[in-house]
Amino acid sequence: MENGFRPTFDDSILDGYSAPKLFGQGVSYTYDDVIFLPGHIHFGAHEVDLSSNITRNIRLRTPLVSSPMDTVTEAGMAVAMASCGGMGFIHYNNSLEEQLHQVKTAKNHTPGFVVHPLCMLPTSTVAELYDIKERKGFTSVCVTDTGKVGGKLLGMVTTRDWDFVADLHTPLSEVMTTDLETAQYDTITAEKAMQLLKSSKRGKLPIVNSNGELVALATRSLFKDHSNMPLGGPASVGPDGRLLVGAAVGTREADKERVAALRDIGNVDVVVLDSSQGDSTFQVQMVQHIKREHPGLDVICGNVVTTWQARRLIEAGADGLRVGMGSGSICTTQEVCAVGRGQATAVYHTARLANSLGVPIIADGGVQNSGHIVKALALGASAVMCGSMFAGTTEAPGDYITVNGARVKKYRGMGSLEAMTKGSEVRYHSDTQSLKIAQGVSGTVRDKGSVRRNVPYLIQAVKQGFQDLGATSIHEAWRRLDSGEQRLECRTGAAQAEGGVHDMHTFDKRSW
Ligand SMILES: NC(=O)C1=CN([C@@H]2O[C@H](COP(=O)(O)OP(=O)(O)OC[C@H]3O[C@@H](n4cnc5c(N)ncnc54)[C@H](O)[C@@H]3O)[C@@H](O)[C@H]2O)C=CC1
Ligand SMILES: O=c1[nH]c(=O)c2[nH+]cn([C@@H]3O[C@H](COP(=O)(O)O)[C@@H](O)[C@H]3O)c2[nH]1
Ligand SMILES: [K+]
Repeated sequence: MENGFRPTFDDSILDGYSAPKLFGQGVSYTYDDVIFLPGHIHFGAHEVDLSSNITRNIRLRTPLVSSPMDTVTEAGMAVAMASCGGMGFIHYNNSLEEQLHQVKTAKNHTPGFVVHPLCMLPTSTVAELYDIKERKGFTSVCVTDTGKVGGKLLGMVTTRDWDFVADLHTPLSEVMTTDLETAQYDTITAEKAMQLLKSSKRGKLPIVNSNGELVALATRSLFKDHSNMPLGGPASVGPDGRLLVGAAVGTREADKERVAALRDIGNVDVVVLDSSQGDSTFQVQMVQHIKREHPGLDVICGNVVTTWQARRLIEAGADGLRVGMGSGSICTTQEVCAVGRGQATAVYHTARLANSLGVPIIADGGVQNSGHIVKALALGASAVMCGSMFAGTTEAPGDYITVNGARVKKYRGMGSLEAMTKGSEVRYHSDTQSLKIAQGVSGTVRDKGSVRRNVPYLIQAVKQGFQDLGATSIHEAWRRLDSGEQRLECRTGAAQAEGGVHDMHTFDKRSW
C-alpha cells in the first residue's frame, strides 16, 4: 500500500485487542476492567437506535429491565419501566395471589392514572391517616366499603378534611367528603381526566364503574409530575394493547400452577425462571413444561455465565437468557460458593453463542452507571437488568426512612437471610437442605427520585456512548465487535483510577 495503510485487522499494527483476543485469555473481566477504544462518529447521538429483543418475540425501545426482587419490582415499578419503553419483572417472594395481584394491577393500568390508589374503610381513623402520612407522605385517601380498590366509593379524605380534627379516634366516615365529582371508567381517558381536573380545579378525580365501585384515580399532582418528566417515547405495549409485564417464577412443582395463573388470569407477557444457577434438570424440565402447556408464553432462563449452560437451556426451549452470577451489588455468591464469572467476560461469551442461535441475553447485575450499560450492550447483551440502579426510587416497593440524615429505602438480595425468611424460604429450607446459607445481603440505598426521570437520562448517556463507539445501533456494535473493528483493552488499576474523578478537594458528582 502506498500510504502504508493496510485495510486488514492485524493486531500487530492496530491499537488495542479484538474481543476474541481480550476475552480469550482465561481472565475474568468485569465492566470496569475493560475499556472500548473510540470509533468514527458519522451521526448524531439522537440517531442511535437502542431498540432490541429481550426474548425471541418481545422487543423493547429501551433495553432496560428491572430485577425480580422484592425491594425492586412490584406493580408500580413494572408500570414505570414499561412507561419508559423498558419492562419490569414482578418478583415472586410472595404468595401466588399476591404476585397475581401485582401482575394484574400493572397489566390493567391505564397510563396517567395512579398505580395504587390508597383506600381505607369508613371505620378507619384519623390516627391511621397520620400513620400513612408519616410512612408514605400521602395526605389523601379514597374511602370504599372494602377499604380497597374495587369496593364501592363512599368518599374522599384530603388534608382539609382532617387537619383540624383533634380527636384521633374520629372515624373517616365523619370527616370524608361525599359530594364527589367522579368519571366513568369505560369512557374516561387520561387526557379527558386531566381536562376535568383542570376545569373543576379539584385535586383528585376518582374513576368508577357503573356500580359506583372505585376502579382508578386521576390526580392533579401526578399529571403535573409527569409533565415535568423528560420526554421519552412510546411505552412498551403488548399485542393486547396493555403495558408489557414480566414475572419471575421458580422451578418447583407448585410453580407450574403459578405460571398457569399468571398467564391465564394475569395475562403476563413473559416469565423468567429465577435461579442463581440455571443449568439444572429442574429448569430444563420447567421450560419444557411451559413451552408445552403455554406455547405462546416466552420464557427467560438463567442465570448462566458459560456457553455450556446457555446451550443446554436454549436446547430446552429458552426464548431468552439472563446472564450473571455473583455480580450483583447485594450478591455474595462468589464468596460463599466460589462460582460465578466476571460480568464482562460472562456477557461476551454467552452472548456469542446465544446470539448465533437467535436467543437474546439480558446482562443481569453489577451495573453501576451508564458506561456499564454501554459495555454490556456492546459486548453482546440485548438488554440490561438492574436491581440497585432502580432500588431506592419512588417506584420501588417500601417506604422511605431516614438513616444518619439520609433518606433511604431498603434494598436486599433475594438470597439474603431477610428475604429468605420472608418468602423464598421454601427454596432453601427444603426437604434436602436444613441449614440456611445466605447468598446476599440486606441494607439500604439512597433516594434516587423517579425512574421516569432517571431512565430517559440513562438512555441519553448510553446513546452518547454508542456515538463515541461509532455504532448507530446495538446490532451495529455487535457487527463491529465480531469483525474485530471494535478495539478493546483491559485497564490497570491506575488506569481505572484515572478514568474516575481524581485530585479534587471537593466536587459535586451529578450525572444529570
Ligand atoms: N444472579 C445471581 O448471581 C444470584 C441470584 N440470586 C437470586 O436469589 C434468588 C434465589 O436463587 P437460588 O437460590 O438460586 O434459587 P433456586 O430456586 O434456583 O434454588 C434454591 C434451591 O432449591 C433447589 N431447587 C430448585 N428447584 C427444585 C426442584 N424442582 N426440586 C428440588 N429442588 C429444587 C435448588 O437446587 C436450590 O438448592 C433468586 O431470586 C436469584 O435470582 C441468588 C444468588 C446469586
Ligand atoms: O448473589 C446474589 N444473592 C442474592 O441474594 C441476590 N438477589 C438478587 N441477585 C442478583 O443480583 C441482581 C441485581 O444486581 P444489582 O443490584 O447489581 O443490579 C439481580 O437481578 C439478581 O440476579 C442476587 N445475587
Ligand atoms: K457481588
